[in-house]
Amino acid sequence: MSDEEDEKPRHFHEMELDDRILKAIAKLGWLQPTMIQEKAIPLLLEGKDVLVRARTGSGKTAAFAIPVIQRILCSKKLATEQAIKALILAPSKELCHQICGVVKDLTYKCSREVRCIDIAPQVDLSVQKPLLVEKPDIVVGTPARTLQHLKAGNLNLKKSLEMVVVDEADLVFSFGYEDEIKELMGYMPKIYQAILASATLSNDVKNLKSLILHNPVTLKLEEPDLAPASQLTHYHLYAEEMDKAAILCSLLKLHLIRGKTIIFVNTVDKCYKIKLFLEQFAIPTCVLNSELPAAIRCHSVNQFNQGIYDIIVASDEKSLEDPGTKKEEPAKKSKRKKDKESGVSRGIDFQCVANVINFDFPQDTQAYIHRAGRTARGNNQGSVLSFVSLKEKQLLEKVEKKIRQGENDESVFKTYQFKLNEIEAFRYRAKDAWKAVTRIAVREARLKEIKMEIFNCQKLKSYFEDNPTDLNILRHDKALHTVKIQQHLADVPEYIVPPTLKSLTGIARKGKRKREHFNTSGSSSSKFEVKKSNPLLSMQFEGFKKKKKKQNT
Ligand SMILES: Nc1ncnc2c1ncn2[C@@H]1O[C@H](COP(=O)(O)OP(=O)(O)OP(=O)(O)O)[C@@H](O)[C@H]1O
Repeated sequence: MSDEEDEKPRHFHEMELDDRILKAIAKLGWLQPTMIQEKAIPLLLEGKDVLVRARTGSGKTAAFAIPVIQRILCSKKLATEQAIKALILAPSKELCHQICGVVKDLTYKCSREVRCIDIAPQVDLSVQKPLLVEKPDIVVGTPARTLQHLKAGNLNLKKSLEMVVVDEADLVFSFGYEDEIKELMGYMPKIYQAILASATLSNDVKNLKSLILHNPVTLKLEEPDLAPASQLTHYHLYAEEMDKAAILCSLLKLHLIRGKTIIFVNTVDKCYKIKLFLEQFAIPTCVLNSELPAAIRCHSVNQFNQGIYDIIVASDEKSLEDPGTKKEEPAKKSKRKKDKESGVSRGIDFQCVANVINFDFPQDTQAYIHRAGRTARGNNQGSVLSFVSLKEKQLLEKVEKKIRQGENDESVFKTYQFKLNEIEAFRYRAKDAWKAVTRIAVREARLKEIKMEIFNCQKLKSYFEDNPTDLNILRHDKALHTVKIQQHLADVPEYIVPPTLKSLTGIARKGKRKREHFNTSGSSSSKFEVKKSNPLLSMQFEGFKKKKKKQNT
């Protein structure tokens, strides 16, 4: 084979995959494997133990799911009785739910032959027991939950299990699962194929590797942690708390930010502070944090992925996310009940996210990478805008050093040009609205939301039972109303729009909707130049068109 041929990306149909898998891949619209899939799938089909290390959003889930499904389909030809063949472990409930979803997508043409269940939801063990008795081909769960079923005798892996996958392996120990994993090993058969998937090769991953893998191949792609600059743009803007709020609200009200957006903050309280702040400007958002019931978190992410919401405010509190934080020594003692098996920024596949906004700058470089990794996934474009206070300057430099790609010394972070003095009226309004969100209002909102979502959760359960195909009845972006809504804040009168943006936002044109002005087609060249010079206006957003379509239908 010539070098040129060697470099050509392989296609899925050249991997000797079952036709039913190929049809499912075609339905997903995946034209060719991602780099990690191209390398990992053939090795895994050969039956090797593999440690898969590739950047976040690079398609690791399908890299292990495709060979698992292929192997099950092959063994079905010979097998005489139904058995559990694969166990997929992941550190959070959301991830388990997501992995199960990917397996279901990939087996839509052979859903009778390959059955997969997710045992992560915290229902009574006896509820899941009948599902396990049927011996699904693939079981997905967190280590703790899987161990509970093994101990209860609901699950027996010794005889039939052929494959074990640990996804987000770098998180497994930091989520406090070290003991469970060690104990789980006692329930495994002597011989099985093992796969570890991880975005980093931390010491925890190395320890897991020696525990679980036998003579493994380490597949470590020499690539940066995040998508390249051609796909993912990083902006930063120096601002202090009050100005951050004013800028955020003007960006959203002036439609300078379009498409699906995740606003990241560092605490659960801040999630609600931002929600209540934006609520006053009639900007609906839904929140995502470790206090909400797991079913609701999964449902919110699903609905966001379907384009039902535009904005999620998510907190990735350090106590849960920091790989350095052990179970015994949480970063901050909190009386509030948090779900250990929750992960907001890690591994969750928020689809078609156009923007990540770091309202609070992440607390370390890993958190930045995981947040930024929620956009520009697969082959999509994305942007990250980080608000940075002066005291966070050093942290920004650290992140910059870590993610600087390649040889050139060019800064990764572009400065987002924003003239604060042009949004003086927004600042004035934002100041009032921010002050209105008192600690009491936040506390009430937090309680109200949790109560509402627990109620939703019960509704959701019976609803799912009756309508398994339709998930869209519950919205999670309703106003909480613990702050008095001032109607005038919802409107954007022409006089508060910066003169340079009037023609672009269309707010000057009475009675006309503004968004049409962002349509790239048919705009004059001068408009195009202005737009191009404004970094946020030059972003590409895919989610917006979809949403508009949905609203029109
Ligand atoms: N071959 C492909 N072509 C196009 N898109 C793909 C392909 N494979 C996966 N994707 C899409 O890429 C996105 C990211 O995939 P996935 O969640 O598996 O990444 P990951 O590497 O596991 O990321 P993380 O480390 O954050 O969990 C998903 O939306 C998935 O649908």
